[in-house]
Amino acid sequence: MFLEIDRITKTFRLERRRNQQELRALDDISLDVAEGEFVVICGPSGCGKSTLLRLIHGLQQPDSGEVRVRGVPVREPTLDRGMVFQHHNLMPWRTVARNVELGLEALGRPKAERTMRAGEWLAKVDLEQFATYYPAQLSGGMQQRVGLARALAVDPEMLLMDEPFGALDAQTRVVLQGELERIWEADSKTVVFITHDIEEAIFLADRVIVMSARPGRIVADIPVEAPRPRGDAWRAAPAFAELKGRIWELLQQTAVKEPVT
Ligand SMILES: Nc1ncnc2c1ncn2[C@@H]1O[C@H](COP(=O)(O)OP(=O)(O)OP(=O)(O)O)[C@@H](O)[C@H]1O
Repeated sequence: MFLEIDRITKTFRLERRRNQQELRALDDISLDVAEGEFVVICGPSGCGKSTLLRLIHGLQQPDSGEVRVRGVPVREPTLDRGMVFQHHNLMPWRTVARNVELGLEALGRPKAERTMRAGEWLAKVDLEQFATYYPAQLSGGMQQRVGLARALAVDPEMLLMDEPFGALDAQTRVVLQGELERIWEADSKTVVFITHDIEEAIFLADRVIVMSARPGRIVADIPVEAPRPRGDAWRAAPAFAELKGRIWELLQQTAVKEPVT
């Protein structure tokens, strides 16, 4: 199996004056992801989705269990697992092209190759004309596309996306979902994508993983078998609405009812 998440748990210890509080974020999570698969994780706020993604990336380690890529335990972040966040983290003082070159620089690639690869990726995300702009001169959607190009320019084998379109308006979101599907199809990366948006999950995923409220557990693993490219016809299909209802129901059942004070 390409990516194996094998019975991981993660507890955070919070020091509060003299007493120590423990907060279990993830509880016994196991998940296998095949090479080239597009897996979307959905779950209530605070259920540990970002924590899970950080464990896959290697930014944090689980308390027990293991994350493996091609059978090798993940111990630290590498550029082979590209991260795209809700807030793009572009460097404001670098041009768009030089932001895309960042990972290639870290890999020590020569300038000519960096320029060529950045140009190719900016073309793939439709931003070639903005290569010499600075991030602040772009819209939110364009900035996210630069973030995507930057992650993909190093040719990672996996893309880890933490609500990458969460801060965008609905229309831009839909456009970028279509673009991501197109890029993913052409490049066949393995993607683990986090979202709160059920429609986004059903549009993009080969499988939707539904998590329970904290401590996060996997409560459903739902295949989405619609043919690709999906487009508006899939969004309007009865099967889409049916899946949406099913996932909504699962999320309602797993959500914690906050105590009224
Ligand atoms: N470094 C940390 N130290 C302490 N607690 C943490 C830390 N990181 C996350 N947590 C806690 O772990 C739980 C899960 O957080 P996480 O960010 O993974 O959830 P999430 O599902 O991604 O949430 P959201 O959808 O709101 O972004 C939360 O209760 C959070 O407060």
